[in-house]
Amino acid sequence: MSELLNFNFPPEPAVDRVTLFADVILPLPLPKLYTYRIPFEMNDEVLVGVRVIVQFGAKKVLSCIVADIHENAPADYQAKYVLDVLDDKPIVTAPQLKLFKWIADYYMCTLGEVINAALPSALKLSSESRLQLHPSYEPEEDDIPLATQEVKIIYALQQNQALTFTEVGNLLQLKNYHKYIKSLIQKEAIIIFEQVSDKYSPKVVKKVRLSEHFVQEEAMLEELFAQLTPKPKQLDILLNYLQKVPVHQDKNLNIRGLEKNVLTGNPHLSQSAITSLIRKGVLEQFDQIVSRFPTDFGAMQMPMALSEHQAEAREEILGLFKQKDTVLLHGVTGSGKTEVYIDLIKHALEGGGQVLYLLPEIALTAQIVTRLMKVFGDQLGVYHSKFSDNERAEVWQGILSGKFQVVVGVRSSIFLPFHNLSLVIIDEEHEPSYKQYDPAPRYNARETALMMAHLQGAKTLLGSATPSVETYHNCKTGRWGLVSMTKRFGAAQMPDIELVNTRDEQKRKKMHSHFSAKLINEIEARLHRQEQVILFQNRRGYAPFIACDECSWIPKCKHCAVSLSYHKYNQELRCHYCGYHERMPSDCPACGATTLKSMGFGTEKVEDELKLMLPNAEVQRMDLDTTKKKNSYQQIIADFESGRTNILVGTQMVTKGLDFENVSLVGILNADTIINFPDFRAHERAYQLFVQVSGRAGRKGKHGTVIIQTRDPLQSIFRKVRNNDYLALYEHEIEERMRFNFPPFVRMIKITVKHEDERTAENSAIVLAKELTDQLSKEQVLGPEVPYIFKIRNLFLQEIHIKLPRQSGQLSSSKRMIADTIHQLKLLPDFKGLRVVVDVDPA
Ligand SMILES: Nc1ncnc2c1ncn2[C@@H]1O[C@H](COP(=O)(O)OP(=O)(O)OP(=O)(O)O)[C@@H](O)[C@H]1O
Ligand SMILES: [Zn+2]
Repeated sequence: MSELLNFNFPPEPAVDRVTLFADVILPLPLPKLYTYRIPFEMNDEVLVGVRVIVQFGAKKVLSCIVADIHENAPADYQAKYVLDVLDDKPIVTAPQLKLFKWIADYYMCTLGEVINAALPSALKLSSESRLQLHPSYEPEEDDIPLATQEVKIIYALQQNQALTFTEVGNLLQLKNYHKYIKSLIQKEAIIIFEQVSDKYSPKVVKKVRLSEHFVQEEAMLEELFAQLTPKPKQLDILLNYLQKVPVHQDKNLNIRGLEKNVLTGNPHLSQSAITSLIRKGVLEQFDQIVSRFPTDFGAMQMPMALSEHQAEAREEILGLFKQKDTVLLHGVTGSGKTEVYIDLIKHALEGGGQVLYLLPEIALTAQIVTRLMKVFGDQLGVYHSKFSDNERAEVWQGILSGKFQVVVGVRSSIFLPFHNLSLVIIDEEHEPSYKQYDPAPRYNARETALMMAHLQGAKTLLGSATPSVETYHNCKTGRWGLVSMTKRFGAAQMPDIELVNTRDEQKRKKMHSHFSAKLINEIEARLHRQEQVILFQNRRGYAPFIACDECSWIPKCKHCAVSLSYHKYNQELRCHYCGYHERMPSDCPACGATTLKSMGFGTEKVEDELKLMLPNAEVQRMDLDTTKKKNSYQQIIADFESGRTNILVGTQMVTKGLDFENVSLVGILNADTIINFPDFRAHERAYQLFVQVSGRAGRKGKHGTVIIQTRDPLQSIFRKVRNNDYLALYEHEIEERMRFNFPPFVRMIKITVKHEDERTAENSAIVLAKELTDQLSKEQVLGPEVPYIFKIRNLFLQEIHIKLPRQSGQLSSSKRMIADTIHQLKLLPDFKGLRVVVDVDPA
């Protein structure tokens, strides 16, 4: 037959066969793209944006993204073949590739680093060597004795079938585990194999349904009943199925069937009878791929009707969008910006475009998602780091397939495969958490989202009660539109803000530990009225450090130049920079005294003391330590919303955009550490933080009070906060920035030089600064300087700050020059082992 076909249809003439090459992005920090040859038979399958498998180096097999296809063979090496194609359709879209290139250029990193951050790991392929038991290995009759570590590996392999090298390392908790692997191979107990696997697996449920002929013909079903009558257990199952899936009412219901575990999980039904029915072909088993996300949203709701102010703001925004691509909605806390966003999202969806709604913090998504689900149902995708990899891959695929038209997410959502965006919303646009510090790409999601919108012709709405100076400046100069809402929604008023001088209170012995008498009285009054309280302290843990009362010994991190923080609940001293931890000693290791005292205070101590002072109050804490688990944010927020908790204590997590109706008091326990931060943005940040946390009080009806504890109430910032006078802040700041040449008048780049050896770090930084100064100017290169924390993870640090003019041509040539200079520096033999981190627009 096939010969006949060949005879009738001769192969196409070879002239039509073009040799194509693919440039691919490997998920590695490599400076350039690699070119692979596409085998002819894959010419139609390899598309820009699909994943292909290639060999890289002698042993590695990797999956990578095709960035370009062309006919030019590489000049300096022989291209290897693409081994396989993984996707029928691109999983990275064309506008996404453009954006990724922009990120790599602008933030001075490689495309590989961008792809690595962008793709959920479930979409990245791994080729890792794996171990499995040797097929002929018989553990019972072994005569070669195994070391304890080897027994552990064998045991785990019996449980898991296969392990990667990394898994073995974790299992043994050892770095030099390779020798055990080698020994087991020699003993022929295990073998090694290479496996490329697609890690994303859809969620599948086992289902059963009635075989179709029983449904289509009633007579058949009746006969079945007759047949099963002598077998009551099987009959029971049939009846149970028909009760859950009433096919006599609607035959189509049978197609969806019933989850098998509804039957197998029922203790009154016989398991063996289920199996018999399946074996006899009465029931038929099948698998169904289901979504990992909820499909039941409760009753769908219409968006709330906008107030007059909100409707006005919306009209202004839409009007401005006709002339400008970007608009800032500057609305005071509680003015109802969220409802305006929802209205605009609806509008954008009706026009057929996609929408991205960015939020700075997972805690905030918990509240807003509930609200949006009710309006947008299963069109809404949610994306953040507390999701499992498979869930993230599912959102990614859902956007590609068109299932999700709106996505709410944090920073990393800017990597998602949108191709038809019409609106981007950046809520709380001033938030520093939009900036990624580590690892590369060190991007700012606000700037990146603006670029993404630009590339796809979408409009961007930024929102904040306390806009960043940069954003407001763009509005003032007319580049962006500005819309203001100056009143809270409904009858709610702005809260009263009172200052308590803790220095005076201390002298007058009016402080109970970290609480002024005023703050305690106010808390008690709220509890009495069944109202709620939020307390803010900008440090987690119990105390930032401990000290011996006798000899002044202070425990420090072994790897970093910081003191260890005390965490009381697990009696641990912990480094907040590298994670190093040790047990809290009972006496001073230096002098043996038993007088170790905790100094300063964090959220844990606030919680502890509240519980002692107010034993009847329910106190909960929200900080990094209490929100490690996947649903802990939701739980804490739900408990507070429902009134189960009376007082919520937290770090900056409690300050952002949260909306509770019953909170009438907010306390800021120690304002001073926030104001005295050594940074040109310190004043701006402090204002934002105070106004935002204050903004959680009195949002619905009840009058709100804010108490700020400080040792220096006369500082000018408090006047601005009390008067909610953003303009005063902006004008003061913009003048300073202009005078001292800071953003938005220049672009900053921070270069951190790191080395194990303190002198090498210092010397290399001096050389680098000199080289850069020669190419730029003295005014543009600041430093090197030893940062306040001069050693982290055993590396000594030096910092250089660079100020560049904003014109984009100059900016990119300067960046190239900086990258080159660093590259040259690292090649010098004196500076072996040097690491240099470049952070563009540091936060
Ligand atoms: N049109 C409306 N109808 C009914 N309730 C509304 C309406 N608009 C806003 N609200 C309510 O007013 C409160 C404040 O609104 P929202 O949380 O949107 O404020 P916001 O401007 O985002 O404040 P923040 O800057 O502090 O986050 C919410 O509880 C919200 O449900
Ligand atoms: Zn450390």
